[in-house]
Amino acid sequence: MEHAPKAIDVTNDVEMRTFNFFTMGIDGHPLGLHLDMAIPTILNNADEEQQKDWLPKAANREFIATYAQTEMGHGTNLKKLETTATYDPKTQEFVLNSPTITSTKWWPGNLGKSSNYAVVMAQLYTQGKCHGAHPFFVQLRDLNTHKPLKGITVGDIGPKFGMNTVDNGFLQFDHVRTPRRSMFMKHAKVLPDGRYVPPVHDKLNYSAMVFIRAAIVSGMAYHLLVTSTIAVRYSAIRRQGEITPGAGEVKVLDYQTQQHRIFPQLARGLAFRLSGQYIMKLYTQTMDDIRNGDISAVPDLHALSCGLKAVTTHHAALGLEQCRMACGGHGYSQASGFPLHYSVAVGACTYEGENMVMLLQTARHLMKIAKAIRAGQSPKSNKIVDYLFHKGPPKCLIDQAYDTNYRNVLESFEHLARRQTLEVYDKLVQLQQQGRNYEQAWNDCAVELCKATRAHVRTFLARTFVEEIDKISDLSIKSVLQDLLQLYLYYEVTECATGLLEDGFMTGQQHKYAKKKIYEALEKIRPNAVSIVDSFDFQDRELHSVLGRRDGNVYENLLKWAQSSPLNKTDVLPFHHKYLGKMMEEARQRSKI
Ligand SMILES: CCCCC/C=C/C(=O)SCCNC(=O)CCNC(=O)[C@H](O)C(C)(C)COP(=O)(O)OP(=O)(O)OC[C@H]1O[C@@H](n2cnc3c(N)ncnc32)[C@H](O)[C@@H]1OP(=O)(O)O
Ligand SMILES: Cc1cc2nc3c(=O)[nH]c(=O)nc-3n(C[C@H](O)[C@H](O)[C@H](O)COP(=O)(O)OP(=O)(O)OC[C@H]3O[C@@H](n4cnc5c(N)ncnc54)[C@H](O)[C@@H]3O)c2cc1C
Repeated sequence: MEHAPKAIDVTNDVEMRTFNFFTMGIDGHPLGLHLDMAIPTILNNADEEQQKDWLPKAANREFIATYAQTEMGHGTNLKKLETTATYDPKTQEFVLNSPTITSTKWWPGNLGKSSNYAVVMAQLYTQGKCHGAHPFFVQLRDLNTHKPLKGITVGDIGPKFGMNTVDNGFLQFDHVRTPRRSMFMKHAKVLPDGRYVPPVHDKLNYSAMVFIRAAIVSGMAYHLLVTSTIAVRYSAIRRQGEITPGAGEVKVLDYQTQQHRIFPQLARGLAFRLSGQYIMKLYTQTMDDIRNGDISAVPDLHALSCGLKAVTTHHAALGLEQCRMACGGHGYSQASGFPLHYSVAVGACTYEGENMVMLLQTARHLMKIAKAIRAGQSPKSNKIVDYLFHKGPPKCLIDQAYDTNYRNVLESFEHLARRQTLEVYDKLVQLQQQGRNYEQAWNDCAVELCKATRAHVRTFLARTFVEEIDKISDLSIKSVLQDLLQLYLYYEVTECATGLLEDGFMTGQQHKYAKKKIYEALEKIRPNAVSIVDSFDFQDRELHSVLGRRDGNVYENLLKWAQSSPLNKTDVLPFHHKYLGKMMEEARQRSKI
């Protein structure tokens, strides 16, 4: 056919991702880890010669690879991974071994059944010394028979909370030999004689994790926007109760409580989307810098990606649940789509670094800044953290329109982040002065440290939202988005009100003002809500939801959906008379006696 669509270009990453997404759904598929982690690892950790060999084959799907780092006993604490890769200079091979049960690789996506290669993180031993966890590119299965190679035990870890279309797996090595050049050698190297050449930055091996943490931010935006689309559309169909007696039942979207439940999720989804774009650009820029020998942005990228990952996944999980509850009983049905979206989204609170651990990583960075501030140092022209060095207004000004672009609200978030950061830093110092060692003092401050990170991330998300909306030139679009921005900012003020009120920065009156601005924004958003979610242009096959159908024909399709349930194939279940029928029959007989 002359105008037939051209075939998918399997070497085009974006095309492949879109194709996989639409054809295989959102809960994962056999190529997920290959595309999301194995290829990024090859791109960022393989040297030129290795890339030449592996990358075209990977892009062309001549093999499927995964990222095997986590073990049964250790996921967070990478220093304690137990899998070993011991260099043997005689044969110029590494010997991979899993010395204990707890060293069994556990969780890697697509490891169980699909992958025939894996990026394996293992403790590197050479010349009798351990150099820490390093990545190796290891063949696991025969390319023809797909059987596990000698010395390799591999399988699926069983059903999970969700994402059961992904074969998360386990893996053990029994002294498996792999060539020296299967070690990723862009950064660290082992020379043929066994000498170890260290990397310029010892966390460059972790770049695939940084990539996914950055990507998760937009992923969470997607989940929130999808589920708020379902909730908004359904709430515009569902009628229940009256607001004006006798005027007929209203759409539940007209209830202020309903708007207050759903619209903030919509606003957060947009905020995450904009920050997701920012962090991805920062990631790409930093990887380019590393290629050119400049590693200076690595700590900033790490700190921001950890904090954003933790905050956005947590809020997405809470937001999805709000959307589900906002749809009442039908929200609990699989027909709503919520169980699928929820079970996929909440996995991200755990994978790529458990959220508390990620908040604490960002806090590490904040504590260094606090130390510099207390030492009287100047900021370093770093857009993300410089505000911490500056003194803002002594009192909250959110109720005073002294500036456009919400400078007064942003200053409130900045104040809280600055205060929280410096207070917890001072406590850390004080505890150490009282005799606690650093690690003990850190643990004693851990909850407050996490609060500092959240306040800092809130500031970043809000500032990015304000700046991006400001750039929009189409005034009608800008005006609608400004309503969502207003809601977002004042909702966040009320979310962190305890912190703002605690030191007397914000007054009770100003808190009331923030609430008033929220209710005002809800009212402005209500008439546009359905158009806003329609403008995202999600396809029905993405939503997986009878409630969120674009055509709004919810009730007819809910009935059809239920009728198509396997339980409804027959009017009477084939085993009815054997069990329940028999029980009732016997009971009736007994009562006759
Ligand atoms: C689409 C769905 C796909 C889902 C796929 C899921 C895949 C996975 O889940 S893969 C496995 C992911 N695993 C993790 O995320 C593990 C979490 N743990 C870690 O990342 C690290 O162990 C750590 C960050 C918690 C701590 O690292 P550690 O090596 O123990 O080092 P220190 O705490 O002593 O920190 C040393 C130093 O290094 C900095 N740093 C740590 N990570 C990075 C990094 N990725 N990039 C840059 N810098 C990093 C850390 O900040 C410290 O800096 P200083 O404060 O200057 O010492
Ligand atoms: C759906 C899914 C997919 C995954 N895919 C992959 C994959 O493809 N490849 C791969 O290698 N791994 C994968 N993982 C594993 C995942 O990366 C780890 O489970 C995750 O990093 C958390 O580590 P953990 O399981 O060791 O949790 P733990 O560290 O055991 O967490 C348990 C609790 O301890 C707390 N805790 C631990 N350390 C600290 C600390 N230092 N300070 C304060 N609190 C702490 C945590 O906050 C948490 O509350 C996946 C996991 C899931 C759920």
